[in-house]
Amino acid sequence: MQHLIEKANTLMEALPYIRRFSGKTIVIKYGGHAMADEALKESFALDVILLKSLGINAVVVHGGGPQINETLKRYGIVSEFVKGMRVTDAATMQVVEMVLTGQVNTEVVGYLNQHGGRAVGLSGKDGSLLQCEKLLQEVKHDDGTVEKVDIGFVGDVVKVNQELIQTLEHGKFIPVIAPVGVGEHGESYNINADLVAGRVAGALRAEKLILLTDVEGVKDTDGKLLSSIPFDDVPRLIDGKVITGGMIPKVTCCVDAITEGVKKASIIDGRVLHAVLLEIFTDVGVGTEIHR
Ligand SMILES: Nc1ncnc2c1ncn2[C@@H]1O[C@H](COP(=O)(O)OP(=O)(O)O)[C@@H](O)[C@H]1O
Ligand SMILES: CC(=O)N[C@@H](CCC(=O)OP(=O)(O)O)C(=O)O
Repeated sequence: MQHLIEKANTLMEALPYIRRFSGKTIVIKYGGHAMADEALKESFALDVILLKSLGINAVVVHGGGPQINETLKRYGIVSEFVKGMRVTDAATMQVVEMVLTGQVNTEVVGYLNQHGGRAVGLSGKDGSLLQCEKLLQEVKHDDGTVEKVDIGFVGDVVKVNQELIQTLEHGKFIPVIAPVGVGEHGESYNINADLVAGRVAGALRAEKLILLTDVEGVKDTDGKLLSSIPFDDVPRLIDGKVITGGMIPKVTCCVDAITEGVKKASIIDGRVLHAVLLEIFTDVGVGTEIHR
């Protein structure tokens, strides 16, 4: 009997969170590293379906960096990153679009639907969902000067067609978005998936933005987890090289999303089963929260 009471207590712990988030939007960025095995993919799909069943509007933005790397390697294309963004020439862009929209997106949609969800896959080109302009990556040199570097077909989102997402939400569908955008002349752009998640969350004024990654959260130089970071500390942590590489777009997009009105942004460990449920429905929370 005791274990049944404990189960009931666990459900009761979720009640205030269900009340708080029901009818609201939560944007979840599902990073390529969090798709490591079948159990993780299944647990992610079930978490999202549970949210949807509770009346929470879950919007999924997926990555696929490791999957792109694997295919580029097969084609013998070498790629490099500038502050967490892939330098994308025309040949790389073809592979990026093929892997993100043709492989990863259909796989994520497949998992969700197979487990009883009503997922719809979209790239940023569908319904002009993610309208882009070329992103020039800012690199700060040791002498303090800032250079804007051209890294090819890499986009920044200038407009999100939120009407399309809201139409799907009203139809009880789960939008699953691949981070490929469209430029003014119909050209494709590779967009960092964290950036897309932040912009989508901002446009929808989401209640929460969750980024799933392959570490416990943001760590300081001693490797200690920083469970909460005030958003105006972020530039100092980047300039001081505490936050580097792929973590830079994550914290930056959290800051941008919060500035646009998103209530809370968290970076959590996507290698943990049911990471999304633990973050949303328990008192402890996991990972790093970026806040005002
Ligand atoms: N301060 C930091 N705390 C945690 N991870 C960091 C930090 N700075 C850089 N990183 C790196 O960022 C990586 C996460 O970014 P990335 O590999 O792009 O993940 P994802 O594929 O989930 O988007 C971590 O695996 C880690 O190597
Ligand atoms: C411009 C840029 O860097 N785009 C990313 C898009 C995929 C992505 O962001 O995937 P993860 O979230 O799994 O890292 C890339 O080419 O890898």
